[in-house]
Amino acid sequence: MAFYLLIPNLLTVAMFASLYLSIGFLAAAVLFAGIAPVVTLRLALLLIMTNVVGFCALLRLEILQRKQFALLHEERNQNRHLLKEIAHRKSLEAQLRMVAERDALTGLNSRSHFMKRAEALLQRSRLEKVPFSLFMIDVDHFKSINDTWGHTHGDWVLTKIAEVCAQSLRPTDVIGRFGGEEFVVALPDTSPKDAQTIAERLKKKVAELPLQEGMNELCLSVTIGIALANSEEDGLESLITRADQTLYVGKRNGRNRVEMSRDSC
Ligand SMILES: Nc1nc2c(ncn2[C@@H]2O[C@H](COP(=O)(O)OP(=O)(O)OP(=O)(O)O)[C@@H](O)[C@H]2O)c(=O)[nH]1
Repeated sequence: MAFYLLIPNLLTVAMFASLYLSIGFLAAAVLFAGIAPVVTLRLALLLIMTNVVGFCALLRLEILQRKQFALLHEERNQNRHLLKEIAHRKSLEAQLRMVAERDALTGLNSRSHFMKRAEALLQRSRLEKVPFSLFMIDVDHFKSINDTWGHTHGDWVLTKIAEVCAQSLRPTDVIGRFGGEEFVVALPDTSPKDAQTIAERLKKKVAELPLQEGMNELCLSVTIGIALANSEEDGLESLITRADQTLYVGKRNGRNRVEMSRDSC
């Protein structure tokens, strides 16, 4: 019986060892102790019984261990599967966020994401009582760029202008593609004078952009309308409207210009 307990994982080994010892013990008892046949029979029955009990107990233990191992194996597989599923969902979430927050062509903030970020910046500027400027930037004669060189070149121009904006503005400024060939920039902690300087620099950089082959005749330019948040009631929407109106003043005044909203001066 002790073998079944001492060698719990090797049923056949334990069984043979126990049987060998029981038979040896019985033979030794008969040969050297000269016990009576009835006692021998009783001893044999006792040994058989202990062997059967030990064998059954160990068999059951082994079956339980196998089941436990199978369950553990299944659990590990499920965990692995779950981890894969979590990683997949995370990547899907990131992709969805990317689609919702980024403009597919330029990689800038989408209009809705820009509004969210700019609103937060505007609130913060108000709390900190610092000036807040907003640019509306529109590519001049963009329709004729598309018509002359095709939409692929038009798209390329938009991408390059987005790059210029991202490179020449501060990391704290938020740039978005407002739609079509129109961009919007929120500039926290920027006075009207600084805004004018930054916009002029941006306009100049766009004009200096190296163009694709065959586009040499193109004079690429943008018109920029600037509005400054000047009162507690001035929300982001009305600020955008003012910047947009100012932009169209610039368009009427001949394009390729920076125009400052009159109530921002
Ligand atoms: N290639 C390309 N063109 C676009 C995209 N979105 C809008 N457009 C085009 O941009 C052009 C905008 O034209 P308009 O609104 O007339 O403006 P414009 O020709 O730039 O004229 P002004 O703004 O007055 O200087 C339209 O022809 C649109 O089809 C885009 O993602 N890619």
